[in-house]
Amino acid sequence: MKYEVVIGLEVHAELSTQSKAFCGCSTKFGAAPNTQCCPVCIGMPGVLPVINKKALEYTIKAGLALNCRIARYTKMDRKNYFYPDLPRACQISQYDVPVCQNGYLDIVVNGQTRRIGINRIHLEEDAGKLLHDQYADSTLVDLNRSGVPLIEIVTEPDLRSAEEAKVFLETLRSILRYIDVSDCKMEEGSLRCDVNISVRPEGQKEFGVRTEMKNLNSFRAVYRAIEYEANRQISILEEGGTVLRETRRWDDSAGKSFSMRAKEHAQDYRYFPEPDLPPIEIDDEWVEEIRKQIPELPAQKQRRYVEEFGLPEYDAGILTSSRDLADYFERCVKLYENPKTISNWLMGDFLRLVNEKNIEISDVPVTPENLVKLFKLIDSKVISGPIAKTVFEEMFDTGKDPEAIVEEKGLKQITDRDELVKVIKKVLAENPKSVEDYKNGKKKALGFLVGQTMKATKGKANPQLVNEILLEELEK
Ligand SMILES: Nc1ncnc2c1ncn2[C@@H]1O[C@H](COP(=O)(O)OP(=O)(O)OP(=O)(O)O)[C@@H](O)[C@H]1O
Ligand SMILES: [Mg+2]
Ligand SMILES: [Mg+2]
Repeated sequence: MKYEVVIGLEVHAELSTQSKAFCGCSTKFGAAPNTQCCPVCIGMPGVLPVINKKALEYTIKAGLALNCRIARYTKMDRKNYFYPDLPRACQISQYDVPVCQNGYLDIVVNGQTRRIGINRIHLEEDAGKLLHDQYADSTLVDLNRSGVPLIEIVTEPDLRSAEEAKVFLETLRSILRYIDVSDCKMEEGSLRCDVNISVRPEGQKEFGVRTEMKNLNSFRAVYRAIEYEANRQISILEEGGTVLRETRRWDDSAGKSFSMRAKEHAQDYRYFPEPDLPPIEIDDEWVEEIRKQIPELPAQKQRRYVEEFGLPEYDAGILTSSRDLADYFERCVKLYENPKTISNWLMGDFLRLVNEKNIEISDVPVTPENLVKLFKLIDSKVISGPIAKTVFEEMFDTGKDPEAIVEEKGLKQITDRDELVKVIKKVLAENPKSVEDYKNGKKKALGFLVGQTMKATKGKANPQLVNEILLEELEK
């Protein structure tokens, strides 16, 4: 029998506000443990939280970017549970009236557009962090993260494969970064994902029983967890068994999921309206103001790049995957008439070095002005293509002007015929075997001789001219 996999995601994104959701403490990542907390965010009795307007604004912004309906009346609720990283024993969250509802996100998988429903987006606070590794016999708690604003984005069960889930997360991350509400750094925990998954025989209308895996923190883990869990459920059904509704833990190093707790023992969160915070009214004017701040989003931008610059869909997709990269491209395109050349460099050496050196695009020291200068040096044949790559590497390290690098290192292309003839004569004299091979019809020997000439000139010879002169000399 064939089975269909059904997936729904709950994505938690930490908002990039300066201060926490209900107090003025800093949200900066990486500070010494417990140095960014106050009585409010560590849940002392008698304190009064005050909502961070920016956090609410970012939640609305995310909702608008994901085509949601924005509530005009909303409130915060208490979600009660006990865990050592939550000193107040309750989390301020939202229950029945989330800020955003009924949205969608279009994703493109294998060339096909799929519309994934967004059930809701609500605002809540993060918990602290438990550190288990320092001592064998005790666990430490760091409350710097406690009270950092989070949005939870809940999808409809519309995803149908690990691949779709991965593309959904990539597309979502790109949008959240474009609108600047979260840095979405999975390695710092600012984007985390719960995966709900069920399977059903193909053609069946009713959903199967779902399991949930919480807090996956890489796209790779999400992908592998879905593949594993789908297969596990299918095997159970094939053997005539039933899938249990349960929360499972994904162990990425083992590549397996393990049962944590059955849903029958699930927590009763005893939600009730947060008595310390008044209900919130959101007026049209504010929503419209926020809507105006939303920039052109990646999918629109990609379409525009294809139409306006004649770029292939693939190039446009990569260039618009991050707003910084797209901005960089657009600054170059204003200075240089050939968009495809720019795109090739950005997708090639530029992104290669960004990845190798593991830096942000905003920290790349090469200015668009200097990159375009490099193109012009190639166009005017001052330097050859291979030399341009070396020059670019140095620009990437030092931020220097390419003209200065070419000057300093004497990298100008040799286009002087007499000079090249001299070099080539020497190369031919040193490689009599290849010359003979060529004359005996082994045309491949020419390539070797071109290579030797380039080597002798340290890559600076003009390749066309080298070919031309070599042929002349060999015909003599
Ligand atoms: N049959 C199903 N198969 C796969 N996913 C499902 C199925 N039914 C619902 N889901 C998904 O499960 C998720 C439910 O998330 P939601 O936050 O509403 O509740 P929860 O998981 O029960 O509670 P909690 O927030 O405490 O984890 C949604 O992403 C939804 O799309
Ligand atoms: Mg949830
Ligand atoms: Mg859940």
